[in-house]
Amino acid sequence: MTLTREKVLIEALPYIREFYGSLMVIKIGGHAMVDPEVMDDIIQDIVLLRYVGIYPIIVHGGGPEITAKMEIMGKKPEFIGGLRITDDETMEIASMVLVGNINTNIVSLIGLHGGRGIGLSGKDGRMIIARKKPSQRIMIEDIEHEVDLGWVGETEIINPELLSIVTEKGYIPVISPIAMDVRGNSLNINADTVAGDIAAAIHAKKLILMTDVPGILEKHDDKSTRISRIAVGDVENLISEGIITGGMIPKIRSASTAVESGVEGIHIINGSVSHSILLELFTDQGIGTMLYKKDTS
Ligand SMILES: Nc1ncnc2c1ncn2[C@@H]1O[C@H](COP(=O)(O)OP(=O)(O)O)[C@@H](O)[C@H]1O
Ligand SMILES: CC(=O)N[C@@H](CCC(=O)OP(=O)(O)O)C(=O)O
Repeated sequence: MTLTREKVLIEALPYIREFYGSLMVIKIGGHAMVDPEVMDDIIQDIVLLRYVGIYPIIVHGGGPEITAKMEIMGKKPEFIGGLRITDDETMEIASMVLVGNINTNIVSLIGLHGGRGIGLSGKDGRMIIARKKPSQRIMIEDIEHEVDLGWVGETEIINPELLSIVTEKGYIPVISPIAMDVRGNSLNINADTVAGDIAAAIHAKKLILMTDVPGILEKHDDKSTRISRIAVGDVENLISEGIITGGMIPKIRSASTAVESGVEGIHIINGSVSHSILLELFTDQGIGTMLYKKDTS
């Protein structure tokens, strides 16, 4: 059924009222960014959120773009559990692509749409203090191997002060998932992880993870198998059963962290659908996969 224009606006009103004044973390995945038209729609939606009194905070990825740059430079990208093995050179490439390129492009687009973006990485204002992620155990032909991921980080502390300062002044922060450890080493953190940790630290109202699939699918190649709701308690089973794999693993784990920390609404949605943020937030039709905590009381 197609709604008339006025009905669409009326349907949005209770949501706008509910979300007015709230913080929302929106993670834009590298796959959702590949198409410039899609990216333009996403940023337009985010600027609109700011104009209706919501405080959006963008965390961006750029996995495919880092991979492309590595390949141009003759390096072979390798991933364990969705995390990129990051040697010295890869760390430099990741910073260049994420901080130097993608971040500034997003800030420019926000400006073009009449918003005020401010580019940050986890290093700014010591926003994210990270530590090197421990080696990962993986099985190869039934033999356990320990793999050092290199300069891959995990969050130790989030200092949200800088985010409060800039959001209160009306800016839209745009965060690259690069941080440093206490010794000043740069670390590459998965962008979903950063988004989940920030959402948890600032008690965001919502965490929206935008990717290139309609949500979590039971069968990867069949869009009609979307799981619309997943309880946090079922996440590890879905991973061990091989239903959730690759880049979706850090995404769903970060979503779980956020749910456990009290973030009310966590949605994994398809960024390539035009204006998917507006559909998710302001209409009765939920899209994507929502994560929730089973009420045990
Ligand atoms: N159960 C699943 N349902 C949907 N996608 C999945 C699933 N398991 C793994 N994936 C993969 O996860 C990808 C999204 O993660 P990722 O590549 O890291 O995207 P992004 O760059 O948006 O963060 C999908 O394109 C898909 O290939
Ligand atoms: C450690 C690690 O894997 N870091 C990621 C950071 C970018 C990212 O997460 O990008 P997407 O959201 O597009 O996947 C990487 O190097 O690809």
